[in-house]
Amino acid sequence: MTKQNVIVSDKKSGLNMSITMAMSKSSILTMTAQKPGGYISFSTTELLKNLEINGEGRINAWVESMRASSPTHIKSTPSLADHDRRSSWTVSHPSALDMFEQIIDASKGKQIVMFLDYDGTLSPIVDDPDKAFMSDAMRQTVRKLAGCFPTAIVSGRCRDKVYSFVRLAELYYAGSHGMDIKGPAKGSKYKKGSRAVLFQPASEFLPMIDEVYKHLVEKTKSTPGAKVENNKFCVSVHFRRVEEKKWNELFQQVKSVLKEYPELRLTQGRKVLEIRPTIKWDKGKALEFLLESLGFANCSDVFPVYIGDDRTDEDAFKILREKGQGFGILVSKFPKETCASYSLQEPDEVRDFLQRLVQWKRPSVLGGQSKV
Ligand SMILES: O=P(O)(O)OC[C@H]1O[C@H](O[C@H]2O[C@H](CO)[C@@H](O)[C@H](O)[C@H]2O)[C@H](O)[C@@H](O)[C@@H]1O
Repeated sequence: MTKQNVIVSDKKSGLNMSITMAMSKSSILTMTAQKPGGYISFSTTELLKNLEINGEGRINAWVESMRASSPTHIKSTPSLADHDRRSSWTVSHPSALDMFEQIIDASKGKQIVMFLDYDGTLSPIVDDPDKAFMSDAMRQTVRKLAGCFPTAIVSGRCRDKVYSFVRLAELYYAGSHGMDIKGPAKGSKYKKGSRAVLFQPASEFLPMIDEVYKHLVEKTKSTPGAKVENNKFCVSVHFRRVEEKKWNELFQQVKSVLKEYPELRLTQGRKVLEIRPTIKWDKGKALEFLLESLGFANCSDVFPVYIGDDRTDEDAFKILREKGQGFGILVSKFPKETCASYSLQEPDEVRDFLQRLVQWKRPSVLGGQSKV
């Protein structure tokens, strides 16, 4: 049995949907959609009913998934089963802080390369996406980290926007879910050769994304709280501030716009619907591209560490797992199905972990000892 992210095309509505499916050799067995406590599953019959037969069901599957990822659905008093799941998850995905020594041991003799997601990893999740500021303390830590290891920010946001939050010129940035990659303006001390890195595999979609952004703004303005964000090569429709009873309406609005754009697909993040080109490019591909740009293609002496909190980060975790190189760290307070090896609960813990890496590499930088 394997888990696969697949794009399901719904001919009736013209929508392309990205769904995680558990597959046997011959057939699709279950479809899963993420929720804070893990994944909700749909059987094959339900899946087909939802996707091909019942128009109402198709929408319900999406809205159900939107609902399941809502913190209002987190139980205030966890059951014994929740507790057991949490314990077994922490065994399979231990804290990267607790496992620090083992992690460092595994990296011995290899070049560590750091990949950091932004929202929910370097900055806490907040209601207003324009106010997702990173703390000065986190900025300082990331600056020191970049002095020790090649470091890249990999975000769903537009590259300029994420740069305006991070404001560190020495980093690599991969915006728009990896579809807009740029190296440090002054070149990098880690990179062999002096050619600047700039890669935009979805540039032909720019006019279409602009157009769909305008349509979405117009279409969703009747839904209070909805916010459409232009991320250059992709668009986000936020529903964090939309009343739950309006989610169905919002989804219908988005769907009605997207049916005119079969070249775009719809995925879901943390209280956000994401619209992006159907090209085979994601954060995992961006990670591979960056490793290659840094001169680490097909190298066994590189140790990539990717830290992220979102479903879109799974593409990068999966690449690392498949390559058997480095590892992924999922930032989450709740058990989730993930290809990451370790976990951290929140951005504060991410900072602690990054600080420990700096301290290990350059004991003098943080005034500590070189002990692991
Ligand atoms: O890849 P990331 O850097 O994690 O970006 C993913 C999306 O992050 C932002 O939205 C999320 O954070 C917001 C601020 O905390 C929050 O309000 C929203 O509910 C989250 O989904 C960003 O605004 C999106 O454009 C990114 O795609």
